This record gives sequence, structure tokens and C-alpha cells, in this order.
Amino acid sequence: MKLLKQIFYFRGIKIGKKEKVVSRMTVTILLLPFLLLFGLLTYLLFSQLSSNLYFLLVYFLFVVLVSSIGIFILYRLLHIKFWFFKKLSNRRLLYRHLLENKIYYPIKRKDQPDKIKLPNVYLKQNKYTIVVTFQLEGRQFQDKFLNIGGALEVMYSADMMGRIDEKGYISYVYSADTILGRISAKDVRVVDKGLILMEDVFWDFVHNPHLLIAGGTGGGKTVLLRSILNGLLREGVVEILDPKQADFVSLAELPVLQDRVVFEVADMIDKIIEFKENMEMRYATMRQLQKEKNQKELGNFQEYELKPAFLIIDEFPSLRAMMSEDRELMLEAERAMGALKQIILKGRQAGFFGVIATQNVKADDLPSTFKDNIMTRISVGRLSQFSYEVIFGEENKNKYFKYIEQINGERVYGRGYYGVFGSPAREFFSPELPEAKEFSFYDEFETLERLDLEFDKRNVVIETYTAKELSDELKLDYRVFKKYKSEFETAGQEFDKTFSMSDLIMFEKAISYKSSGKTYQVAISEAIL
Ligand SMILES: Nc1ncnc2c1ncn2[C@@H]1O[C@H](COP(=O)(O)OP(=O)(O)OP(=O)(O)O)[C@@H](O)[C@H]1O
Repeated sequence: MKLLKQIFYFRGIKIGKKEKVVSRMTVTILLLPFLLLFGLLTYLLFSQLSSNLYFLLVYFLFVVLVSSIGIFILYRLLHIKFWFFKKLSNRRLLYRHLLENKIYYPIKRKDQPDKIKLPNVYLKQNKYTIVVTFQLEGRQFQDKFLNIGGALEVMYSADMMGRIDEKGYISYVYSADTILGRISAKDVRVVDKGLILMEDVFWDFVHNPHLLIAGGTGGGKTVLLRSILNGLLREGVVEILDPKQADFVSLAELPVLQDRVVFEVADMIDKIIEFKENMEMRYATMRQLQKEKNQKELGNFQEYELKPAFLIIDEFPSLRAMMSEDRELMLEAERAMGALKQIILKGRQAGFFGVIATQNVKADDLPSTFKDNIMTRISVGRLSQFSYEVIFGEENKNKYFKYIEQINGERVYGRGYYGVFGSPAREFFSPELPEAKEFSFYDEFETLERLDLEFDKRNVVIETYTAKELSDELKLDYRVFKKYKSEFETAGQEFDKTFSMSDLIMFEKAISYKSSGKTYQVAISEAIL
């Protein structure tokens, strides 16, 4: 079976001269109804046409004009509306690219122009992706093929999502016609694969925790955040910090969000600290449940049927600015920033997630804990090159991020990029806001049931430990404990003065992995929550 698969592996349709023939055939077929129509009309008007030369001339011009305009409109319509024709046109584009760049083998013929033979190039297309494969195998154009990815990206106005090197071939994968996968803001929900944002884009918060959203002014950040809220409110508890008192204040009185939207600096600081404490409480709850279920390893929040919690911070740099302006709150603000980092570092397993939104990113806007540990990233609207670099990381350093204002002559809102940190970014269209008379977030949220965390149902105590107490609890020699601690710090973890339940769980995991024969580094990296 495996062998058969290898023999008959489908790389796509081979590009060849047929692309030109198919295009001509399409035009000919489109011409047919006009021929029939005007054939019939000519038959009916035959006597007038044959007796009046002036009428014949006007009639002839009319036929040519109507047929050409008709064919042009039909041709464009088919290519805009039907995927089949789009596929044909993508093949033709590639064919033309090969010809115009002289990527072919001329075959000399006696007394006739040269014939041409194209190298083996394949095109495979499905709804949102185009894969172009070139045969290498030491052939004449192999060096060209190794560097052709960028040119095809421009040609298809698509985003290169990856390059696959396999024996004898190289393939470039592009996302195209991404806009077709746009969904309505009404339909944003949490499904098996995560929070659905486009037909094929999911924020899988369990595996790629935390979300960073950057949106240039007027780029559609507010609509995107509200759409996200539409999904998250149905799934768990959402707390919102809105330092600019801009986008969420109007929702603050809704039952589902009551006391969960804050904008005064002191309240925002309290909210962050409370969220972190809830995360610790969640770890304590999960630990109890683990014991009750007699499990060897602590599972994630879903295994214990616990709800996720989301902390949305709109305009993060404003929050930071407000925190640093208020001298009286300086210490508390520092504690809150520490708590926020802990949430980002350790929230995943407990189901505590951050959604951090900002405008263009400037040099010191985001702490490195965020830059390295917020796994899912989205941009909308126009951003600076520096912002793109920070948001999408090294992996996308050479990517050409475009700002597109119009598509097919229509103003487009909420367009940007989506990526998981460390992977190629792809084009993104934020869920589309329906007409105001058809849908309003306010009315929609008004119907939602308010969800709560489980704490009122269980009696959990949050314990904290000093370093000595923690090493005793872990039954570790203090020096060995210090070694673990410094390894965790090297791996990017940060600790408060006292240690928490989540720290205890993390250390326990590392000790257990280490005792099963793993190196310190591996044990530590696997133990990070
Ligand atoms: N996804 C979308 N679907 C339809 N229209 C949108 C979408 N996103 C934005 N718009 C349109 O663009 C306008 C501005 O969007 P939005 O308020 O979300 O931008 P913003 O980035 O939050 O701007 P600012 O930073 O100035 O507050 C909206 O009022 C809406 O008309």
C-alpha cells in the first residue's frame, strides 16, 4: 500500500501547453451562445441587412461590440465566482511565468521555429491552498527553482506558508483566496479545534495558549476583539481590562460581564492579581481532583471538566503607562506585572489564558515573557515593519507583509495576518461584522448566560511556600532545589518571593521526569506548565 502510494503520489497537474489551449477553448465556448443568438437574428433580419449597407455596417459593429463585452463579462464572472475557473487561471499564470522567464527547453526544428518543452512543474490546488512543485534532480533550472518561492508569492498575490524539501523535488505552499474562508462575527464559537476565526483558522488555546492581537488604528481590532468575545463568553469566564475606556465600557453593565470590565488603574491591578490567584486556586483544585481520581500525573483543566478563564487586555501599552504614572501604586503595579507574566508562563494547563491587544508595537511595549510565550498572534490593518517583526518573530523576518485596502474594488476591513509563534504567518480576515440592523454584539451578549469558575463549589486553600518550605515539601536537598530553580530560570521561568501551588506542581513534574532518566534541561522544559 505504502509503495503504491509512493508510485502514484499525486503532485498536482503538470503544467504544459494545454493551459493556453484551455483558455482559448473557454473563450470559444463562451462565444457560442452569441453566435447562435446573432445567427438567428441575422436570419430574421436578412432581407433588411442585404438591402441596406449602412444598416449592415451598424449591425456588424453592434454584433462585435455586444459579443466582446458579453464574453469579457462572462469570462471575468466565471473567474471570480467559480473555483474551477480560478484553478485554470492559476495554471495559466504559472505557464506564463515559465515562458516569460525562459524556463523551458527549446527543441530545435529544421526550417521551423523552435518547439518548447517545459520542465516538470506541478500545481495542486484546493480551496485555500496552492502547492507548486518543481522537479530538481540535477536538471537545468534547479537553482532557479530553489529561489522561485518569492516570485510566485507575488504572482499569486498569496502568502507563502512553507517550503517542503523532499527527495528530488521542492514544493512551495501558498494560502490563496483566503477571503473565501471568512466567517461572520455571529458565528465565532469554541469548537473541537479551538475558537473558530475563519473556516480554517482556529485559536487552539489549549495547545497554542494566549493570544496577541495588534491592530493599527481603524484596522478592525475592536470588531475582532468583540467577535472573539462572542465565542469566549459562551465557553468560560472572561475578564476585561479596558484602560482607554473605549471599546468595552458600553458592555460593562451586561449581566454576563458585570464586574468583569474594569478601567481604573487600581481596579485593573486588582483584577490581574485576582486572576493569577484564581489560577493558583485552579491548580489546587486540579490537584485535589487528581488525588481523588488517583491519577499519577496532573491532567489539564479539560480533563476535570473545568471551564477556561480569559483575561482580555485592550491597549496593553496604555495599561503599562497608567501603571507607571501612578506613583502610589508602584509596588502593586509591579506585583500585577509579575502576576501577568506568571499567567502567561503557567496558565495553559489550568485553562487561564491572556488575550493581549495593542496598536503598533514599539521597542519596549511588550515584555520578553510575552514576546516568547504568547503562542498565537494576529494582526489587523496597517502595522509598522517593526511591529510585524515583533509579532510574527524571526521565522517571518523576510516575509513581505502587505497592507491591502481594497479587494475587487471594494474596501476591505479586518484584513491582516495570523500565525503561531515560530511558524509562517498567513493572511487573515477577521470575522465579518454583519449589517447593524441584522446583528449587534450588545443584543447578542445580553442573551448569554453568565458562567462562573468552580471555586464557590469547592473548598480550596491557596498555599504559598518559602524556598525552604518548598524544598521540604518536595523532599529535596536545599542545594538540589536551588539547582532546579536556576534551571527553571534559565528556561525563562520567573518566580515570586514566595512559591505557589503552580510552582510546586511544576517542580514535582521536573523531579519525576528527571528521576525517569531525563536530563535536567529536558525534564525542566517538559515540566513547564
Ligand atoms: N471585521 C469587520 N467586518 C466589517 N467591518 C469592519 C470589520 N472590522 C472593522 N470594520 C469596520 O471598520 C470600522 C473600524 O473598525 P474598528 O473600530 O474595529 O477599528 P479599530 O482598529 O478598533 O480602530 P481604533 O483603533 O481607532 O479604535 C468599524 O466601525 C467597521 O465599520
